[in-house]
Amino acid sequence: MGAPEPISVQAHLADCLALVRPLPPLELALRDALGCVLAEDVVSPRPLPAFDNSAMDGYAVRVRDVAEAREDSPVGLPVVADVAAGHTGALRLAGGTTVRIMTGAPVPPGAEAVVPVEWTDRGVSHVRIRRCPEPGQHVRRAGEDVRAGDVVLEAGTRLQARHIGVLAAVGRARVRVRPRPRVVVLSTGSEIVEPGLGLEHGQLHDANGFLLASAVQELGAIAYRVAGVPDDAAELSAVLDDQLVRADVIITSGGVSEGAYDTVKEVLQASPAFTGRFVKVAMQPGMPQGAGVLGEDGTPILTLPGNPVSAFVSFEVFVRPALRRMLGEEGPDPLRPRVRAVAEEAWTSAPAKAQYVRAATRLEGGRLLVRPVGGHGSHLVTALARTDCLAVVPVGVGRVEVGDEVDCVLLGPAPAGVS
Ligand SMILES: Nc1nc2c(c(=O)[nH]1)N[C@H]1C(S)=C(S)[C@@H](COP(=O)(O)OP(=O)(O)OC[C@H]3O[C@@H](n4cnc5c(N)ncnc54)[C@H](O)[C@@H]3O)O[C@H]1N2
Ligand code: MOO
Repeated sequence: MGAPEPISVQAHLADCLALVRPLPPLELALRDALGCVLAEDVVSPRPLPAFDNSAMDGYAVRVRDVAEAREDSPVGLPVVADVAAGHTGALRLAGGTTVRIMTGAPVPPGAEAVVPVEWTDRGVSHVRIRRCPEPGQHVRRAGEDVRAGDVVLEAGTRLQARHIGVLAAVGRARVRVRPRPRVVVLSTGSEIVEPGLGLEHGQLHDANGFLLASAVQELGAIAYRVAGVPDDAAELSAVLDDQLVRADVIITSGGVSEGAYDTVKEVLQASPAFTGRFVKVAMQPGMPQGAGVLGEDGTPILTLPGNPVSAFVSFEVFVRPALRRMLGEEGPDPLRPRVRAVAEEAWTSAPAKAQYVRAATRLEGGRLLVRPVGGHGSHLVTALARTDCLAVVPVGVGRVEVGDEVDCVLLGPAPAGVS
């Protein structure tokens, strides 16, 4: 029997997505909800502003009382009260008088406008006013921002600082959101050593664990990184067992190809607690992949290849969409805009595979150009630092020529002028 045919990227992505579902919502205190996806439509219980208030430090007046005020012939009025922001007492403006009022203070009934202090002699018990305001001038009306019962934030919104500000403004202390998935990131391989420690010949530092845990965090999920687990079946089984208690999902890297010590594949395939499959995906890099569920609760586990570039691309293509689903985020990924760019160098691709090329874009004469960075090998990790997109060459294309348009997944915000 020959090796099974590679499956398509779309087929493996569908497998990964089928393993996960949005986490059940819970109520979180506002500050803890930053980065989470809202699971309710948020309605303002009251109008905002809640009361008519002054937009300026000045004097609240009836317009007719200052209608004759001019630069060269000011109108004088007695100042009968001071109203600061936070004033809660009842006060009514009597005709022929004024009250000194501060920005944000309630405008007393009877007042029609606010005269800014700059138009006056700044009097305390008596003020001379040199200009007449329009009716309503410098008064911020109750409800002009939002009315009671209006929806201010819709379910599905990923909460950023500005959304948290709006929630606080409408008086919410807690909010219903999808919790952040807890993601265990586990690096495997007897050669893997913690950064900061010295290396023997044949060893290397755990790039994947740090890369993947950081990618998880950047996405708004919680990462628990487990340092290099050696290629020992009993030890890996024990670690997986231990980690299940704190994982909504497990991501491993390494040990999934054809080697004698590809322990992740070996352990999971032999485990009665695992249901899933190991496949070759028609992509480069990132070909060997596995996905399934593990343990009593059916915890999703996605097993990524060990080469760091393969692990990174696998995260972008498979893990990222799965975590977004768990977070409750649907639709196109706002953090990964897709653009078309013009190849400024030619390169080759295996026509049987989708190729995800580390690449860099630049704008020239209003056109977005793209060129590969680093070499082909998926062990060439440092070029990731010079990469701002993944250029995607679809199955069936064997060569990208200079001037060809290529689909690019941007790894950061789109450059100005590009959409
Ligand atoms: N006979 C075959 N050999 C290989 C195949 C194949 O189909 N047949 N596939 C190749 C491809 S493609 C890939 S990708 C790799 C994937 O291998 P594994 O997932 O089993 O990964 P390892 O063998 O454990 O490691 C591969 C490579 O990556 C380094 N590595 C692993 N973990 C880390 C880490 N946490 N940080 C940094 N670097 C890491 C590891 O030292 C190896 O150099 O298999 C090919 N072989
Ligand atoms: O698929 Mo491997 O990921 O080519 O390096």
